[in-house]
This record gives sequence, structure tokens and C-alpha cells, in this order.
Amino acid sequence: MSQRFEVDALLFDLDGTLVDSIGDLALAANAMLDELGRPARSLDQIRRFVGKGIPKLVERCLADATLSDADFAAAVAVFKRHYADTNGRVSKAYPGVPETLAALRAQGLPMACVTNKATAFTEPLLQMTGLAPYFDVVVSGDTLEVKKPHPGMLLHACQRLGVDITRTLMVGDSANDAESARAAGCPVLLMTWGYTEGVPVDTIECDGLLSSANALLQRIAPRAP
Ligand SMILES: O=C(O)COP(=O)(O)O
Ligand SMILES: [Mg+2]
Repeated sequence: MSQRFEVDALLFDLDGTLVDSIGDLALAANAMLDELGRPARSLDQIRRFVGKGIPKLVERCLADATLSDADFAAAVAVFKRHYADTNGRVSKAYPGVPETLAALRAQGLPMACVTNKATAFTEPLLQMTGLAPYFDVVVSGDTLEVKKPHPGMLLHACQRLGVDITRTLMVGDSANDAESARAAGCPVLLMTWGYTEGVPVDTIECDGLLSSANALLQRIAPRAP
């Protein structure tokens, strides 16, 4: 039987873990590229570009262009303008996610969303997908100076939840989540359906893979009454 984790709280990644957001990200990325007179990117390419936040996504989309710092900053602003419009248009919670979060909530487990997505987009996306009520704390890609794979965001989430990082479980989809959890000192499980920056998910060092949301419930040890 797979190992069960005794936890006081859970930390969840957003893009590629809870919400299939690639459609809206791709719409915004291609609207930006079109506005800048650059060729469109395929959905598969854009899926590989997601994981380290918006500036990195824009940089990867424009990797074949020579840009000054000012041009790059302008491109990020163009992306954000389009993403403010497309965010939530086709994004959906993955099957079983709302039910699984509800079951965890019913067990009294506090939960935080820890995402490299910027705050301006995280909060509306959680609202539009109906997931916002499950999270006691949200730490976004611009909440701190650092992003995943740095452990800071996870440690900050635990501090705000008032729980010990070693008694939490991180649930993510990429090496950014796995590495940040390892560095912070908590176990980590990865969903098999997410965005891995082109790396096969089963090559990422972690404590196990989840191929359905409700499989997570079997990995949490029952809490002492
Ligand atoms: O914004 C990104 O690039 C990825 O966001 P995530 O941390 O929720 O996967
Ligand atoms: Mg992710």
C-alpha cells in the first residue's frame, strides 16, 4: 500500500494541479505575440513554457527575439493585459478536484494555494473555478521576492496557516513544486496531468504520483480524534 502522510495542513499548486488553465494562458500568449508581430506558439509549446511564472512564460515565448529590458517589460505588460481578459474563459478545475478539496475541508484540514501565478490572476481564477472557499491562505508568485522552486513560498504559507512545514503535504505538478517541497522539508505528491516544463513527470523526484484527485484522500492518514 502507498505511504500515508500524517498531516496538519495541505499546500496546493494551482496551474496544472487544481486547474487546467493552459487554454487561457495560450490565448493570452498568442494575443501578445500577435500584437508584437511575432509568430504564434502551439499549445504544446506554451504548455512547456508554464511553471515559473508570467515573466518566464513571456521570456520563453519570445526566446527567438532580441529584446531590450524595456521591450521585455512592455511585452510582460501586454501579456498581462490580454490575460486579464482571457483568465477564466476556458480554465476549469480538473475532474474530482472540488469534491476532493471538500472532503479534506470536512476533515478539518487547513489548506493553502501556493502558485507562481501573479496575485491579480490567482484570486479571480480561484473565484471563477469555485475553489476560493477551500483556501485559508493564498501565496502567489508576486507575494514574495522569491518563487518556487525556492522554498520561501511554502514556508510563508505554513507560517500564515500556523502549522509546522514538516506536518504538511505539498501537492503539485512540476519539478518547481517537488524541489520547493524538498528544500522546505515537507513531502510532495505530483498529479500526472499537469505542466512539467517538458520533463516526464515520472522522472521528477517526489513521494508519489496521483493520477486522480480523489487518490489524494487515500494518501492522508486518518487524524487522531
Ligand atoms: O504561473 C506559472 O507559471 C505556474 O503556476 P503554478 O505555480 O500554479 O503551477
Ligand atoms: Mg503547476
